[in-house]
Amino acid sequence: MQRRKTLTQYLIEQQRENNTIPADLRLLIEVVARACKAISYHVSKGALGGVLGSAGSENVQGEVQKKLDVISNEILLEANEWGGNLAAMASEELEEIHPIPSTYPKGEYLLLFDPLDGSSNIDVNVSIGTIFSVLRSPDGADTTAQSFLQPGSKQVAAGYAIYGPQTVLVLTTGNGVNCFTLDREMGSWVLTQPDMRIPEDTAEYAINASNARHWYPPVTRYIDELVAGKDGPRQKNFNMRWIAAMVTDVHRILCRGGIFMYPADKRDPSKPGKLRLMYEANPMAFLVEQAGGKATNGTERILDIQPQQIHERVAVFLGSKNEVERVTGYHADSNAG
Ligand SMILES: O=P(O)(O)OC[C@H]1O[C@](O)(COP(=O)(O)O)[C@@H](O)[C@@H]1O
Ligand SMILES: [Mg+2]
Ligand SMILES: [Mg+2]
Repeated sequence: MQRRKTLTQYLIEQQRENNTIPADLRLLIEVVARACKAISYHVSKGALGGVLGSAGSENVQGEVQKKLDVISNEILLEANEWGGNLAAMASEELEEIHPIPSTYPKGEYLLLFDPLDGSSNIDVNVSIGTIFSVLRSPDGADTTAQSFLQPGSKQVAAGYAIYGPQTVLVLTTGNGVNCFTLDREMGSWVLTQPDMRIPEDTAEYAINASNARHWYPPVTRYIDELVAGKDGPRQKNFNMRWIAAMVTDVHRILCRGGIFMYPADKRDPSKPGKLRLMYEANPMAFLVEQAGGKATNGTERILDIQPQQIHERVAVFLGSKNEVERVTGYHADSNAG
């Protein structure tokens, strides 16, 4: 019988044979993966575990927290507090950063996460996930919020877990993208899709079209052309998918290509789009680029953006290279005109 590689084996191989990750980063990833396993357990219990519905509180973004947002956040904080490899954490669900308490061993990495992405899907049993990003602290273990404000190109690891028909963990440490499926009986993550690649061309796009009246002209131009299909300038039909959980929309793109968009729009210029740069867009952009795709905010590469705040928002266009280049080019055309 052919044995498949587990996450642990894969990481040890990366550390020892390929020398691409240090031991402390390997251990950090293992702790995050263990926390995702625990979240998966709670998600799978649903109504039986009493985990559905609202927590009756709001997060820093003014969004109503679901019970699973809070549970997932606590699991990640607790698991990683004593992992020994971190200086501090930042989360969608926490206004301030969370330094590792002085009573615990500290490391020099920073962990950022969206503990539960796609919260509106929780109560209707549609796939949701956890997104994470790892940076090195420029200030060692003496970390402040400022230490986190590094462009996404500085990430040393990023990934996500999806709690869907299967629970999967998708990971990059800057050496390609690999997908591991949780074997519940064995309790291990098993490598099931090595070296994921995004095709350069696609006929599938994802955008929340209910916002169409608020879009800026380059987005309207691009989407109008896709919708016109064979009868329009693209002379090709496109299909649309929207899961309302970035994590799952991006997973589909890593599996079979496509373009995902959450543009800035005319409603509130202080909010460029809905998605958060540091724990949604950056990790996804790192994964997408590692799989041969592209990720921009319409004008520049997402991974080059210098963050000003941990919770800042950003417009997102990511996925199949040729489509992302086209819609980014439409932004350049409209700026030039
Ligand atoms: O369909 P909508 O409401 O426009 O927004 C969907 C987007 O909002 C998000 O769910 C935001 O994530 P959270 O659930 O972590 O707040 C994205 O994952 C998704 O792409
Ligand atoms: Mg999210
Ligand atoms: Mg969330």
